Amino acid sequence: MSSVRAVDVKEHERFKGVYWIEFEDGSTRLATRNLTPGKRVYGEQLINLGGVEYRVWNPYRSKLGAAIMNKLEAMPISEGSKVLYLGAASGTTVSHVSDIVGLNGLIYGVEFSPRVFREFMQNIIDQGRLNVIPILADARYPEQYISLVKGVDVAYIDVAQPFQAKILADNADVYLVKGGYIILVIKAMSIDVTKEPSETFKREIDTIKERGFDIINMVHLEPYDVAHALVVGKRD
Ligand SMILES: C[S@@+](CC[C@H](N)C(=O)[O-])C[C@H]1O[C@@H](n2cnc3c(N)ncnc32)[C@H](O)[C@@H]1O
Repeated sequence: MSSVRAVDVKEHERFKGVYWIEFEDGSTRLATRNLTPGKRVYGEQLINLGGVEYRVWNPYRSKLGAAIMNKLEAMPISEGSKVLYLGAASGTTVSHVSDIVGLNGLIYGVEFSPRVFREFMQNIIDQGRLNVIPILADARYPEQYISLVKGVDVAYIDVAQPFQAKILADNADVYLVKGGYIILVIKAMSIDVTKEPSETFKREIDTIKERGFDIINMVHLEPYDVAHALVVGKRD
């Protein structure tokens, strides 16, 4: 944890609800405004400036954070967004998305490992994050949560499994509103260790295009995550 004093905060040039904290040594860090002041999620630094508490967003722990650090141009999650998040794990990235969408937004966080889900659920309860609905289910079978999830503006996937693009498109077919966005995290090594990352990225992107999405933006996540990319798509 840094002992250098935070001196200023500025909203991100493109993304509402995402901030740059400036420190007295001239360094800057990404952050979101803490929806549940006083509560940490993954040991991140809490910063108070002007009577507001921010949580530093660690790009080594969150691929969406890494993508923003790597100059992502389009980030369709903002205040009030409804998000279907597949592969919630214990809720690290979900917590920053929860800060961004605020209490007018909602996140359906799907996780299929019962052990990890328990941790996710406990974190959400301990922090009192009222805009997150944890769902224990397998994202490969979107109909498993049809009674819980309503139309969403953004479908996000980070399950680090083969056929992620297909799983995401299958969920989008059921839950994404017309004109909605997808965010696909591609972990090349998890999908096929025998192929070069670029080949895997191309295959996953081709799947997304075949399913009717336009690619809006793609960024690689080095140095925060090796052989990872994050893709934003849209379907009208
Ligand atoms: C790389 S981690 C996600 C990290 C998380 N997105 C973050 O940034 O905080 C992948 C997670 O997806 C979960 N997962 C894998 N396959 C899944 C599936 N078919 N349905 C739901 N969750 C799945 C794993 O149990 C694991 O917790």
